[in-house]
Amino acid sequence: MTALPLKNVLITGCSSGIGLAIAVKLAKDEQRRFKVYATMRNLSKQDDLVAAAEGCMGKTMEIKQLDVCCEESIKNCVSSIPDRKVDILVSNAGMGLIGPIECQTVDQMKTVMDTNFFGLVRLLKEILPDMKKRKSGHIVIISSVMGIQGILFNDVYAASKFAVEGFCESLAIQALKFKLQLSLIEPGPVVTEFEKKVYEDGLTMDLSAADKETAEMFTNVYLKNYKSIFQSLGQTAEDVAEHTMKIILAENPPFRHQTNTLYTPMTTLKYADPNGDLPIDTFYKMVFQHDKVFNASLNFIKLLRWRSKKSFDLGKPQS
Ligand SMILES: NC(=O)C1=CN([C@@H]2O[C@H](COP(=O)(O)OP(=O)(O)OC[C@H]3O[C@@H](n4cnc5c(N)ncnc54)[C@H](OP(=O)(O)O)[C@@H]3O)[C@@H](O)[C@H]2O)C=CC1
Ligand SMILES: CC1=C(/C=C/C(C)=C/C=C/C(C)=C/C=O)C(C)(C)CCC1
Repeated sequence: MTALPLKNVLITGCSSGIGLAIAVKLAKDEQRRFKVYATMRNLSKQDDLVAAAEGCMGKTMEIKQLDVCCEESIKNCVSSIPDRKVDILVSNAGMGLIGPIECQTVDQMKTVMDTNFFGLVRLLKEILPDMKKRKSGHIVIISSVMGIQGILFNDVYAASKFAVEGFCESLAIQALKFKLQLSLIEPGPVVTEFEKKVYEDGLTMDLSAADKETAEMFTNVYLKNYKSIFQSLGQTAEDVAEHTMKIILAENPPFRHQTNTLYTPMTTLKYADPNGDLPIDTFYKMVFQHDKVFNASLNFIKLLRWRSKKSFDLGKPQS
């Protein structure tokens, strides 16, 4: 029996979190269907990936430098891959930004757009022409539930993910003509470095440019609930990697895929009201009017997840 050719997968932002988990999951595929080019902007951050991918280095995985904000770095990376053949691109690199816009600089906002949106555009300008020539390829983008729906104090981050989604919706029509596939993966909260960085930046943010009511809302409503939301609704990076692998292996991959069933009641509100008021009113009520019910629900979910994890752990053989 002849082995199927390996699919070359290029993944961005593999120094931590979701990118690292996807790289490891694909490189450790028992059927060895993938050759993973795991990229990161700063190669000195590769230790966690190397440790997690034990046994795969130089076989099903290679680590390469790639900064999505630098065209030259993208060109060098793609040119170093045999025949520049990227069968699957996983555009994952990204960053968050929270807080009142009065307290953020336009330069900070531009960095978010440059990374989350133009980073994808730069990658595709380099990789899409080759895929079109070959009439094959799958572009997988780690978007977010915030590519569907804005969330309090995430104005610019949500805008960057909306930009990603609008761009991909347009491109997907052209891609069909070239037999290319595009899939947006839309996770809800995921417990990674992203969550920690964003929370710490929020805690140390200079709020003096905001009025008292806004500053209090950010600190006492948003930041106060932030950890609890991640503990109750949060997924692991490995969960998201598992969903991503299924989408990569699907015969007819969907254009959009949400990874978190606990979060879908929220995103469904968007499609339930063409006027767009329903999700905004619901979020408003959850935060400002029914916060006790909202917190009780989060605690209930936390308890259920803790209990199911506990019974799962008890079922495992002790090591
Ligand atoms: N965590 C969450 O709740 C959610 C995250 N997402 C999305 O998932 C993706 C991955 O985030 P996540 O794993 O959570 O967060 P992490 O912070 O753990 O990972 C982000 C990765 O992106 C890299 N990165 C940032 N800027 C650049 C750049 N200019 N060029 C190349 N790499 C870069 C980081 O590198 P470095 O280490 O050098 O900073 C890091 O490897 C992002 O697109 C994020 O928007 C979507 C939904 C929810
Ligand atoms: C659920 C919920 C909230 C917060 C949601 C959060 C914090 C989601 C984070 C998503 C992330 C981090 C996506 C990354 O791309 C609010 C607005 C407090 C109140 C209303 C209900």
